[in-house]
Amino acid sequence: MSAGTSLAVETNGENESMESELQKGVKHLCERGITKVPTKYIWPIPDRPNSGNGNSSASNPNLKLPIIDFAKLQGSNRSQAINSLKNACEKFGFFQLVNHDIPKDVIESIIDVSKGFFELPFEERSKYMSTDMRSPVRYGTSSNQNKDDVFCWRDFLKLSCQPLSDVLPLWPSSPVDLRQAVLDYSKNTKFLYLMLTEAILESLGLKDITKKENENDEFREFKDGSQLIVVNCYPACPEPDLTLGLPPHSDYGLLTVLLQDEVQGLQIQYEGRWVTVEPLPDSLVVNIGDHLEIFSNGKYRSLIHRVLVNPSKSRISIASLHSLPFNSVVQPSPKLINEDNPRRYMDTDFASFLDYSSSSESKRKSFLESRKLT
Ligand SMILES: O=C(O)CCC(=O)C(=O)O
Ligand SMILES: [Fe+2]
Repeated sequence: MSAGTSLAVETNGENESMESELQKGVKHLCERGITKVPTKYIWPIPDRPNSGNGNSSASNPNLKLPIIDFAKLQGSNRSQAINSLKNACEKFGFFQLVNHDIPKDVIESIIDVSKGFFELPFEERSKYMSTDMRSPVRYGTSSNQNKDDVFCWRDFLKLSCQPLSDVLPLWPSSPVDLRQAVLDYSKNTKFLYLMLTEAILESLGLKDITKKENENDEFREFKDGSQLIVVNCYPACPEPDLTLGLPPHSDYGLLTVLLQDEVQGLQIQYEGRWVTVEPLPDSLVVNIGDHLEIFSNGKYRSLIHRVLVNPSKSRISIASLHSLPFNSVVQPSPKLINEDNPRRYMDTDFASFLDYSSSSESKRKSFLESRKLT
């Protein structure tokens, strides 16, 4: 198998260093017509998609994610639906959500503007490039292009959603309907998130904290938290067996609502095997993030997942990430701790996440693992 291109690429007759070309992202490289995966994207053999090594090897084609019917959660048989939700969160921390009620045109528009954004000339896209993790608008490539030893085969556009009046004028102005489409989609996913969070709290036996009359800080923080829309673009890859769209990770926040197009790529790690999350028409994928695993004192799982890339098809996904407010302390709910179920995680916050992400320990252990007591 071939192992990457030479160290330079032709640019208008001149040689530009490969390193600066790579910083411009995968879409740019593909537009330059590369036919091999550059060395920087080649993952060590044990981490590659079809590696036969250890626990992250064979895929399990027969396993399917649970399906949660959002309409049933709102209907007369809510308690049964809550029970299915509880099983899904305990066993997988991932489920497909059907009958979610987001209008078709809202979904179609967000997919269209996302594709449209990545079709723009690089000069236009690059106006939004930033490597500042706190910037409210961030176009970039890989996971953390300043620091990644090996790059992943994805470009992204990250749009913070609050405060809306401040951030909206900063969102890209082209394609022309991008702002409206993201606004509509973010409002719809925020509503879904709130409904799902109430249901999840109920499924944890914490219905009381969601009632208006007893509203306390615990639930207010769930409602007032941050929302980040992440548009992921995974261009078709000439050598998909050598690289990854996203390496194994868990999501940092409370809950992620993910819209994937019809191209498969997402896999979850379940009982030591990789399981593909099949794109299901008109559905959304929902997963528990690290905050919720910690809040539930480990009852609900923030599962490791990764993304594979495709030899002939480009893939788009849009993640709506919901987290506690930036300055909040994340901790197990006191109501879920007792003698039989002692506290399993230390307190944490966003600043410790950022510190951890840039530490050398983060290469050996996930952030969530680093927060576990014992
Ligand atoms: O593209 C996907 O299917 C998943 C994306 C993802 O895991 C993320 O944005 O955290
Ligand atoms: Fe993720």
